[in-house]
Amino acid sequence: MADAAPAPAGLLEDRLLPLLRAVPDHPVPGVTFRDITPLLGDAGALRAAVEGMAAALPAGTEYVAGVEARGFVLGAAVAVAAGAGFVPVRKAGRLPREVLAEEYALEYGTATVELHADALPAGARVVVCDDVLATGGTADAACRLVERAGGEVASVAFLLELAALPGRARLEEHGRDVRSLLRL
Ligand SMILES: O=P(O)(O)OC[C@H]1O[C@H](OP(=O)(O)OP(=O)(O)O)[C@H](O)[C@@H]1O
Ligand SMILES: Nc1ncnc2[nH]cnc12
Repeated sequence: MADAAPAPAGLLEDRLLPLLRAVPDHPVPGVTFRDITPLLGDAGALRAAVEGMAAALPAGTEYVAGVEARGFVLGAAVAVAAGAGFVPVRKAGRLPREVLAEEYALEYGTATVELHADALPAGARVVVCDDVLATGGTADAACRLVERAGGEVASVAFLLELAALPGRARLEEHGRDVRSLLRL
């Protein structure tokens, strides 16, 4: 963890939001893709984002479950900053041992995520982590995986919430505690 206190939310937004680039019609027409790579490439912004997300984790978080692929980058860094372990939630067919699988719908298409069946000890306090909350389908599926593996979903953490889309409502309907560092 950093030795300095986290920056106030308004300052964080001023610093980080300009580093999220809007890409029209990617990957399909009608979708405005929010590209986080400029933020990842800026050392100070990356650190501020990771520390901000880590500071928002519920007390007693034992594991961060990051969703492939961009949830790996942030999730692993947040886990280190918070003193938690990291558990990968991967796209179908990538994990080498026995898996649990959940299918979900995306803003653009469908996909399946998987988790090693023995990834978590019973009752582990887990935060599901991803870069962007859009429709909520991915995070919803990741939460189901964590629970099927015996974990408890303490919260769901995002770098960026797309407020015009129903992701937060969907997750909250399922009883999830949603924590996003930035909103657009
Ligand atoms: O809230 P949702 O509508 O489910 O969308 C959010 C998900 O979409 C993006 O991942 P994507 O599937 O594009 O994969 P990537 O991280 O491998 O690029 C993003 O990183 C989230 O995982
Ligand atoms: N509009 C978007 N921008 C970036 N990542 C996304 N994942 C789902 N929708 C997205």
